[in-house]
Order: sequence, then structure tokens, then C-alpha cells
Amino acid sequence: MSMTLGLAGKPNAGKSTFFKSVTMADVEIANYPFTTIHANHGVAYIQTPCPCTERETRCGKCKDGIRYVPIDIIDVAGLVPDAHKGKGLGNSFLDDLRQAQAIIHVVDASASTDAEGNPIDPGSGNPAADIEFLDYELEMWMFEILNRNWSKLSRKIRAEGLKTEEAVADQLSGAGVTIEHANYALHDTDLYSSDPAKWTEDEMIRLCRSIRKESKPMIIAANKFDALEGSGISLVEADDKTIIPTSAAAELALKSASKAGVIQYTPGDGGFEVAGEISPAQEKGLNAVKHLLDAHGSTGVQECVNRAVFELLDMIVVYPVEDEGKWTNKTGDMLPDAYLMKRGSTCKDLAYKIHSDIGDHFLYAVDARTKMRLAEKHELQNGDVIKIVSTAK
Ligand SMILES: Nc1nc2c(ncn2[C@@H]2O[C@H](COP(=O)(O)OP(=O)(O)OP(=O)(O)O)[C@@H](O)[C@H]2O)c(=O)[nH]1
Repeated sequence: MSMTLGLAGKPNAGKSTFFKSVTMADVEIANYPFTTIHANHGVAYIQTPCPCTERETRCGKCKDGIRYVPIDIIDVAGLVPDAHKGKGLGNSFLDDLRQAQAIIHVVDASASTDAEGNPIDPGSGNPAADIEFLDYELEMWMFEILNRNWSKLSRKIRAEGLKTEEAVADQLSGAGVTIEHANYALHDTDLYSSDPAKWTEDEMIRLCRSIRKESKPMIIAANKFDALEGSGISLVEADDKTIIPTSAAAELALKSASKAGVIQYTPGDGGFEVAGEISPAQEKGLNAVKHLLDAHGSTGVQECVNRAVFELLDMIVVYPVEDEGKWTNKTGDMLPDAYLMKRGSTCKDLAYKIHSDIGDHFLYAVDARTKMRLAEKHELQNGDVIKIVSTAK
């Protein structure tokens, strides 16, 4: 499964700055020639401790013991109030959102933009309303799709004895909704055993709200913390969401300086080292960023990406190897691959991820740390180094 995060936010919230900073990779990390694939489609990296740090030899694929695992990130443009009714760029964002498994919502926490994204006096905007707006747009978008031909479809469900979750997922498949998402939401809203033909509009919207939460979980990047005075972040509150204060501008400055070789900076860190000659202007800028890092711990940008993948989407990283002693593949490459997999995945799932033939001819797996044999249903853990034994040629 390729992993895709969507980046959403109103104009001027700092979405483009966030996108640029998060897709600007250190040359040593990025083995991709281009981090920006299309204008709004790029590669970001999640960080995880590399298992090679437990060994005497380094794998050569991590940096300072941190492994960078690529994921896709899409800058979802055009989400403005009433976008679901075709306002702004209209429905152009839908295709992007369909691919996103989770969303990072960039909000201007310094409250210096209005509901449409126009600049206003700092502090006079309403970040809490900005958070709600996106929930509302997404649930109304789903509601309008679900509601299309629903009376006809719901009668068919009854007449042909179809499962409600299958019909709902089918109707919303274009939004990336699965049967599991629909099933969860039908139970969550107590609509599971009710007659779909009798659902009221309110009930359908409630259902879509639950489907949205399940199928597009969200992290809020409370951006521009550098422009906040006092405790402005408390302006942003959302009970069911993870809120991470960010300064996309500071992250972009650090990544740019790092790329230029002026500093050494590990994304997510609370500091950096000056590595080259710097001009007085650069020094002034970097000092300002240093104060921010001292006060906030980090720019928050990398944390958004890491937590979206590990917490919202509950992923683990697994390392398949062919030699359980050396932790290498056939050609002697140590820890050649790092796979992102859903927590709960089994040894057999890993075998299929490597190759369908290996899955089909699976015999057993070996935990490369303990050398224990593992059965096909054994549940993988984050950081596992695994050899798959199969009869596949
Ligand atoms: N102070 C501060 N300004 C920021 C930060 N991130 C972005 N900005 C500024 O906010 C303005 C809007 O940033 P963009 O990244 O272009 O915003 P956007 O949300 O992508 O806007 P559109 O491209 O119009 O959709 C720019 O002037 C940025 O420099 C931040 O962390 N702090």
C-alpha cells in the first residue's frame, strides 16, 4: 500500500510553505531524483530509529541512526468555504482527497487571515472556525455523493438483500471509503439496523460525519506559531483532534540552510549546528529561528508527518531480509527495505507485500533478532527484521 497524506488548508494558512519544507529533502536522505513529482504532489519522509544501530555494522541507508521512509504528500488546493457547492476551484480537490489516507490541516493559528484567507489584523481571525469549516466541507461533500440516487439505491438494498455497508462504501468509493469505514460509521451512529430508505437528511449527514472521521483522520498544524504573541495557540481547540503548533516558515528556512550546507539540521530536532560560512543576515535569521526552537522544542512540521503516519494511521515499519544472520538481501545489502504496514499485519501479509509468489508459497518466517520461527498469522511489531521462507522459485 502506498501511503498518501493530504495537506489541506485555506489560502494563506501556509500550506504551500509547509508542503515545500516537508518535501525539501536532504540530498543524503532522498534517493528520489525529484521530491516534487507534480506541482502539488511530492515525497515526504517519516522518521524511525534504524535497527542497524543495534549491530556493529551500519546499513548505510540511515542517517545518524534515523531511517527516512518515503511517503506521498499531496497539496490539496481549493478547499474554501462552500467548496463542496463548487465555490472557488470547485471540486478539483476531490480527486486529491480521494487518494489521501489522512489529512494534515494547516490552520493559521496566528489568526491573521479571515474565513476566505484574506490577510487581516493578527489575532482577529477565528482558527477554531477554520478547523470546523474543513470538517463541514468534507462531510457535506460525502453527503452529496451519498445522497445521489439514494432513494433508488436504498430500495434496492431492501429488495435485493444487499448489505448496507457495502452499498454505502460502493456509493462513496470515489472518496476512498471502504466497507470497513462504512461498517464502523453505521455502528458508531446506530444506523446499522435501521432501514436506509427511511434515513432522514440529518441522519445521513451524521453518518457522513462519522465516515469522514474514520476514513480521513486529521491532524491540525496550528501554523505560524512564530507570529503569535503570548498563548495564542489556545485559540485553537478541537476536542477530537491532535493539534500540533507549527512554524512552516521556520522549517523552510532550516531546510533551505541545510540544503545550502550552511547548517546541519535533522528535521524535527530542537536545534541545529552552523556548518559553513554565514553572512550577518543569515546569522540574524538563524538566531531568530534558534529562539523559536528554544521556546517550542521544534518547528512541529516533521512531527505532523510522523504522527499522522504512526498515530492517526497506526502504521509500523518492518524490514524484510533474506539473511537472518547478517540482516542483508542476496547481494549483501544490509536492511535494504523499510516497509510501512498497518499495525496488525502478519508475516503472511509481509510475504505478499514482497511478492505474490512468496505469499502463495509461504512456509514460515524468522525473527532475525531472536532467530525464532514465526507462523503465518504471527502479528508483526514495529521495527521487526524478518526473513520469509517460502518454496517460491
Ligand atoms: N509568520 C509565518 N508566516 C508564514 C508561515 N508559513 C507561511 N507563512 C506566510 O503566510 C503566507 C501564506 O503562505 P503560503 O504558504 O503561500 O500559504 P497557502 O496556504 O499555501 O496559500 P495559497 O497558496 O494561497 O493557498 C506567506 O506570506 C508565507 O510566508 C509561518 O509558519 N509563519
